[in-house]
Amino acid sequence: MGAVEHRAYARIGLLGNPSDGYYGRTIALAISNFWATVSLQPSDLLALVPHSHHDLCRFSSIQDLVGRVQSEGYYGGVRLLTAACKTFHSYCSSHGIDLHDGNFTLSYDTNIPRQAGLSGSSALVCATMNCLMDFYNVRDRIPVEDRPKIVLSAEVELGITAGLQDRVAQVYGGLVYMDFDEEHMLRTGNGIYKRMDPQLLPPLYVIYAQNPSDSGKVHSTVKQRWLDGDLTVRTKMREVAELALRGKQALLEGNHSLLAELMDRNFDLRREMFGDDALGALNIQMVETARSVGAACKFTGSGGAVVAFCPEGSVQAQKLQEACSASGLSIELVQVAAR
Ligand SMILES: Nc1ncnc2c1ncn2[C@@H]1O[C@H](COP(=O)(O)OP(=O)(O)O)[C@@H](O)[C@H]1O
Ligand SMILES: O=C(O)[C@H]1O[C@H](OP(=O)(O)O)[C@H](O)[C@@H](O)[C@@H]1O
Ligand SMILES: [Mg+2]
Repeated sequence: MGAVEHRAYARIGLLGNPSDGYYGRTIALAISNFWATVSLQPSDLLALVPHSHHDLCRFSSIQDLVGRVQSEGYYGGVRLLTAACKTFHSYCSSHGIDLHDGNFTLSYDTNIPRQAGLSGSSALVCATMNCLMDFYNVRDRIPVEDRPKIVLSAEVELGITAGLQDRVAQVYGGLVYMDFDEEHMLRTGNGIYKRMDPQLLPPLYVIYAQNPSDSGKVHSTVKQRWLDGDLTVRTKMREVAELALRGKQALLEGNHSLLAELMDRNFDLRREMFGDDALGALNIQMVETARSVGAACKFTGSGGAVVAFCPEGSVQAQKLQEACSASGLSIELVQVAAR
């Protein structure tokens, strides 16, 4: 096997997130607006190459170092590549899949806005897993439905709070409906994944801030409250999951006004559960900017980017673009990544 390269795309949680982490349901899509690339080259030793920018190893000055750590934190992508190798190896060991003795060098690049709720982290793991499946020639021994679980376990290994929906969208591509039914999850470790026709989607916009600096999600206690059986969180999270089920029907029927209503409800429920402090002022401002022109809007992931839909069409979309540029927010028309 020679050199290989794989790309994994950013994903948007369209409806139902974050209930994927709570035996819920979601609809998510992979988008070709942003992607991560991992390259594998056979080599004598096994090496993981730090990225010259993303791995925070080289700086123009001490001030530069401090500024970068303050805005991006201490970690880059190498730890994700390392964890991806480890969890890939452990999946293969526990499934009797032999790996040959060859070594390789992995390097990566990404243009997915960092820690923006667009699944930049799992894109790196997903692309690494694809390289490893080819290098070891074991793709046909790892069922597609198991792959998101391997990607997730790499992040769990690192203590990154994450659910399955990102990895499912990235492994399957396109638009996917996911049911994380508790009984099925406990039995198989997987959800039930159904591809949907991306043509069912109306034009969507992704809006993000260039320098998100909220650490809100770190302080959220929603998971613990849910585990403790807190009635409010349990009831609201169940409703979030229902939104995906209703949204699937709305998409199949072309009922876009209902889609808009469900997206808005999704954000409102997140806000009620997490509270404004945990969501962060900038994230709330992004949603409010979109809503100021009547667009429906919600988080793509846990914060940093939002997805907006203009039910009234192109004039409203134009107003949305203007409102975003007035607020210094970046906006792009969503392009669905083919599977
Ligand atoms: N663009 C990136 N470049 C390098 N590493 C990244 C990038 N985005 C995320 N990471 C790594 O993934 C970790 C978790 O990121 P996360 O908050 O899940 O972001 P996202 O919402 O993009 O998935 C980060 O601490 C960092 O180690
Ligand atoms: O909170 C969410 O909606 C999502 O948060 C994580 O995604 P991220 O892109 O890292 O913000 C998590 O991995 C997803 O499973 C959640 O749905
Ligand atoms: Mg992530």
